[in-house]
Amino acid sequence: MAGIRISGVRRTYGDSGSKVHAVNGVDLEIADGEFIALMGASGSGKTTLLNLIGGLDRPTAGRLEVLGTDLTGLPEEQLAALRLTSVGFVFQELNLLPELTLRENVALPLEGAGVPRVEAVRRAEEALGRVGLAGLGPRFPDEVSGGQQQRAAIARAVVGERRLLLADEPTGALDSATGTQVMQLLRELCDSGVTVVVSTHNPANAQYADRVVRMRDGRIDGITTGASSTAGRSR
Ligand SMILES: Nc1ncnc2c1ncn2[C@@H]1O[C@H](COP(=O)(O)OP(=O)(O)OP(=O)(O)O)[C@@H](O)[C@H]1O
Repeated sequence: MAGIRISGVRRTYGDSGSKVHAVNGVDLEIADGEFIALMGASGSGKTTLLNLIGGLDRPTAGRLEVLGTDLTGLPEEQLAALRLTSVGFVFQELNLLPELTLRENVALPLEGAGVPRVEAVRRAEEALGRVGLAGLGPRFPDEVSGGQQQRAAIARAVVGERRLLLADEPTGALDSATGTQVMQLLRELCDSGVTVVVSTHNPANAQYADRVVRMRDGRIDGITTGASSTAGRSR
């Protein structure tokens, strides 16, 4: 069942003089198709945990299994291939490439994975449609709103067959109404089978999650069932 298994994972920065235990012994299983909200004060380890799950960083200790692959000791090229084909990232900053159109931005990971350009652009258009941006593919990022840019970034994160979406404060740069729309979109993608892990400071965002994982000082401080769990809402 577990799409993600995190066992005794630690990530320590610095040397013996000044060690920071950013993630300090985390155990968590996340099922395929689940929506997890990671909450906690600034510095509690949310970003570090997301980066570890996505293979952008490696644990100092512990074991991490993502989509059936044990990341522990996985060679860098295989980790890069997993990131390219299976994991999508969305960040707070709207980090589309400004010199590319929305559809070129969304097509990038596919082209990186060797999909021919015409096919990559076709699938990018499809992904843009999926996030409510049909017809905006030829526009450049500065020709659309911040919320639309974030939607395009989400399209880029899920384009192709990627089933895991990791989002670090995806609504942090958006006004609250636009942020709500982005959270609703993430919920819809989750309902269509994508596993979603979102870090957020905003308690209102917790309502979209199946489970809310609260972090404190690099550890899990508590897990609660979110308002969107099957127990809490009708699908
Ligand atoms: N590259 C690094 N080198 C040293 N310390 C780091 C590094 N990255 C993170 N840390 C430290 O690890 C701890 C956890 O940071 P992390 O960014 O994961 O927290 P966070 O919960 O995501 O915070 P925020 O909500 O502010 O983004 C913090 O004390 C931070 O200063």
